[in-house]
Parts: sequence; C-alpha cells; structure tokens
Amino acid sequence: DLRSDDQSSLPKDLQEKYVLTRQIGTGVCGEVRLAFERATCAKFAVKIIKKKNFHSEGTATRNAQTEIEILQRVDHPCLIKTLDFYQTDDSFYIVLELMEGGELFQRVKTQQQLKEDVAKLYFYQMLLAVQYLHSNGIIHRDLKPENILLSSHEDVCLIKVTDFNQSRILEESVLMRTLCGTPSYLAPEVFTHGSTSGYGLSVDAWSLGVLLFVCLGGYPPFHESFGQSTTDQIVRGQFTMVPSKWRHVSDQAKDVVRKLLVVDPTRRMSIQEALDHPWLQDQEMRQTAHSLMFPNAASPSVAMEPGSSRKRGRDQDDEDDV
Ligand SMILES: c1ccc2c(c1)[nH]c1[nH]cn[n+]12
Repeated sequence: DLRSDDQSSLPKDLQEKYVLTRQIGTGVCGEVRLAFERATCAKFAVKIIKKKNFHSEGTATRNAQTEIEILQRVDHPCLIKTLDFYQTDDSFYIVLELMEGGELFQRVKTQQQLKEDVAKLYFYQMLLAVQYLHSNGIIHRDLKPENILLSSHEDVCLIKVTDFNQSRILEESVLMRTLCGTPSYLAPEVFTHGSTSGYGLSVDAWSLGVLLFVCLGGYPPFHESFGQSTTDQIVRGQFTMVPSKWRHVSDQAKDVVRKLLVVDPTRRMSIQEALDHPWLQDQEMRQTAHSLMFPNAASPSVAMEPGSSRKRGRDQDDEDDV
C-alpha cells in the first residue's frame, strides 16, 4: 500500500524521475520495489536500504558505500547493474535493472528441483560472474538463492548475481606488505591465516556448492531440521543426498557438489577448476549461455577453428570474462 507519506519520504529527484509501486523483493537490509521511469515507462527495480537497520551508523554507511562502489565498478552480463543512486538521511535508494524472473529461490521452491540441464546453465553463469568478481579482487561472501535473479520466467534465461553489501574488496593489506619483505623469518601461520579473517576467495566456492546442491536437490544441504545445529553440520561437512531427490542426477553433477562442499579451503575445488570440470564441458550449454550473455554478438555460423584444443592460456571462459 502506497500511502502518500511513503512517496513523500522519497528523495525529490528520485520522485521526479521514477514512480515507485509494489514491493517485489525483500532483503536483510530493506526492500526492492518495482519502479517506472516517468519519461519512458521503462521498468526498473529500486532497492531501498534503511540506514537505521544497522547496529551502528558507521557500519550502515560503510557497507552501503562498499556495495554502491562495487555496483558502480563491476561490468559483467551476470552481475546486476546500477543505473541510478540517491540517498536521504535515513535511507539509500539504488536503481537497478529489473529481473522479471525474480529470485532463483522462488523458482526452485515452485519447481521442487530444477532439471539438471537448467541447473547447469544457471551454475555456469554463476561461475563466470564470480570468476569476474574474483579477477577484480572482490569476494561476494553472501551468495545464496535470494541473491541470484532470473531475467525471465523461462527455464533458459540469463541469471544475475546481486546484493554485494557483504562483499569485501581485497585492499592492499598488512599481510601483502609483510610479504614484500624477506619472508625467511615469518612464521608459517602468517601465510596460511595471515589476514585476520583467515578466509579468501574460496568462501564463494563453498557457497556455490550450496547453491548447486539446492538447485539439483531442491532442499538445502545444511539445515537445523536435520537434527544437529546447522553450524555443526557445516563445520563437519555433513550433508545427505536423499536418493528420492538425487536418483536422477548425474554422477558428474554430484561430483561437482562434493568437491565444492569440502571443509578444508585448501582442498576445496576452485572456481577455475569447477569451470574445467567434465560436467561443464557441455558446448551446447555454453553456446546457450553465451548467446544469453552477449545477445548482440553474431553467433559464428561455422564452428570455431577446427580441433582447437583447450589452450592453457586464454581459454574460452576468459573471453567471457569481460
Ligand atoms: C524481484 C526481486 C528482486 C529484484 C528483481 C525482481 N529485479 C531486481 N533487480 C534488482 N533486484 N531485483
């Protein structure tokens, strides 16, 4: 319900350019509303982040600033684009491209579980999006089905990763400066868990494993309904592929899940290794993904140069990594 006061609390210049209507999504830090640009009637999503939701003023601004900085800096077909940005003293307003298909979370819930080929098409796009973030020194840190948006109601559609407010930009750290000096006197733990938080890019690989499990199985791998606390299940890497749900899933797909849901981050499969996994060497799926990501690029009528083996250097995925 859009009481008049709702509209009045919006920034004037936002009001002048857009009409905000119904809520289409909810996030931990606020809500997402459907908006129409007055001049063109084009549809957008406006994400509203209430500053007061954060325990301390500093965190709110810092998180949102990081999110906004990242949103404005990234450019990849599978990452949501920011089109406009406004703020009042109590909220941030981010105008984003509208994803008509809504959240992946709802799609999986409605369909029970996704068909394997659909899950593979979505997962491949997520890998490319995260590979792009990592190559730009950004860890997402909050990959989950609510943060994966679908461009249409069709199974074969473009997906986009959103919600970077938990992301971290890997700044020049004390550890990096330390490593410039002579390492000979440094204790081993400085290298293994030098950065205070002791995590790196591999946290996103784990989350992608959870996402793939949910898409293929239709239920989460770790959940308090399975008895122990979710945290215990996660730190022990204990999950079950219930036969009734996984019987029709290929061994290769299960292998990808098992190699991502590895507790030891140094043994966990990386994004690049996942892209090189046999399950994703599906040229038809990749062709579909590329035509969704780069719709204007003419698809080559003849096959690429014959017999081009996967070159170690610039292989196909790099080309997609704009
Ligand atoms: C449903 C829920 C959230 C959505 C959405 C559709 N489209 C879009 N763009 C950025 N966020 N977001």
